[in-house]
Amino acid sequence: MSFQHVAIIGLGLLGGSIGLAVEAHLPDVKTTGYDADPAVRERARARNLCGTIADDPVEAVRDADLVILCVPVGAMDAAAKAFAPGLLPEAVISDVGSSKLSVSQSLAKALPDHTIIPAHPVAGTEESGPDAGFSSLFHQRWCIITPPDGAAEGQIANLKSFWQGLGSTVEIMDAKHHDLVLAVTSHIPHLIAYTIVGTASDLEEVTRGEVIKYSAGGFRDFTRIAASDPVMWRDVFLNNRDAVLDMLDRFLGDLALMREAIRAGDGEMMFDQFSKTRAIRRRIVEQGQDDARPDFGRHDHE
Ligand SMILES: NC(=O)C1=CN([C@@H]2O[C@H](COP(=O)(O)OP(=O)(O)OC[C@H]3O[C@@H](n4cnc5c(N)ncnc54)[C@H](O)[C@@H]3O)[C@@H](O)[C@H]2O)C=CC1
Ligand SMILES: O=C(O)C(=O)Cc1ccc(O)cc1
Repeated sequence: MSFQHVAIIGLGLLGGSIGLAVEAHLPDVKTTGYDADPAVRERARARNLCGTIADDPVEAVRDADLVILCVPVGAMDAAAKAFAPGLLPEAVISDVGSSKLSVSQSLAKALPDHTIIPAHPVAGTEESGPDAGFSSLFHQRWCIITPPDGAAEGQIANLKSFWQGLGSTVEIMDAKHHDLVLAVTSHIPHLIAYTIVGTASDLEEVTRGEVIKYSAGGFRDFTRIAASDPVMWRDVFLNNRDAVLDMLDRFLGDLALMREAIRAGDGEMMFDQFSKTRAIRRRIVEQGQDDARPDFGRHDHE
C-alpha cells in the first residue's frame, strides 16, 4: 500500500519542495511539516508548503506512515531523536541527505525499532530556506534509494513509487557506492568552486572590484555553486570524509599532470584532455541533463 500521510522534517529547499510537489502531484497524500526554526515555520505556513505545519516534532509525525528528514546531514540524529516518541511503530523513515552511509548509520542508531530507507534526490539549487522550494524540483531528476540489507521489498517499492510520483527516476544503490559516486560528481565540484572563489577573492588585485567586473568568464559559473549553503556543505564534507579524500587524491593527481603539461608546454596533452571533456559535456546536454541554469524548471516559483 502506498503512503497516505507524509511528515516532512526540515522545511528548507528540499522539505518545502517535497511539500509543494506532493500537493501538485499526489493530492490524496496528506502532509505535515515541522522545522526547528520558528521563523521557517512561519514562512512555511505563509507559502502553504504543507497541509499542516506543526510546532512540535512529536506532533508532526503522529499518524504519519512516511517521515522524511530534510535537514543538514549533521542534524539528522538530533532531528530523529526529537520526533521519535510520536512515531507509529509501522512508520517508514527516510531522508534526502546528500551523503548516505553515515546518515544511514546514525538514523539506525537513533531509531533502532523502525524501518529506515535512506534516499537522495539528486536535484537542487544553490538556494536554501523555506522560500527556495518549488514543486517541479524533482521532475526528470534521479532519486537514489540506498536500502540497508534486509529492508522490506514492499516498503522499498512504496518509497520508489512515492518519488516516481513526484517526477523522479529512481535508482537503487549501495550507500557506500553512492557516497563514492557523489563525491566525484557533486561533492568535489562544490569543493573546487568554494576554493577557487576563495582564492580569487583573497588576491589583492581582485578585491578591488575586478572579480565582479570580469565575472562573465568561467568564474561566474563557480560563484553560483560557491553560493550554496555553508552549513549543508560543511556537513557533507564532515560526513563523507573517506570517499571525498579518496576522490580528492585522484583529482589532485590529475591536476598535477595538467600543471606539468603547462610547465612543459605540452599542447597536445592539453588539447586531448579538453577535447575529451568537451565530448562529455555534449553527451550530458544531448541526454537533456543540463540543469545548470538557475531558473531551470521553476515554473511555479513565487
Ligand atoms: N540544497 C540542495 O541542492 C540539496 C540538498 N540535499 C540535502 O537535503 C537536506 C536539506 O537541504 P536543504 O533543503 O537545501 O537545506 P535548507 O537549509 O534549505 O533547509 C534545512 C532546514 O532544516 C532545518 N533544521 C535544521 N536542524 C533541524 C532539526 N534538528 N529539526 C528540524 N529542522 C531542522 C533548518 O531550520 C532548515 O530550515 C540536506 O541534508 C542536504 O544535504 C539533497 C539534494 C539537493
Ligand atoms: O545547484 C547545483 O548545481 C547542485 O549540485 C544541487 C545539488 C546539491 C546537492 C545535492 O546533493 C544534489 C544537488
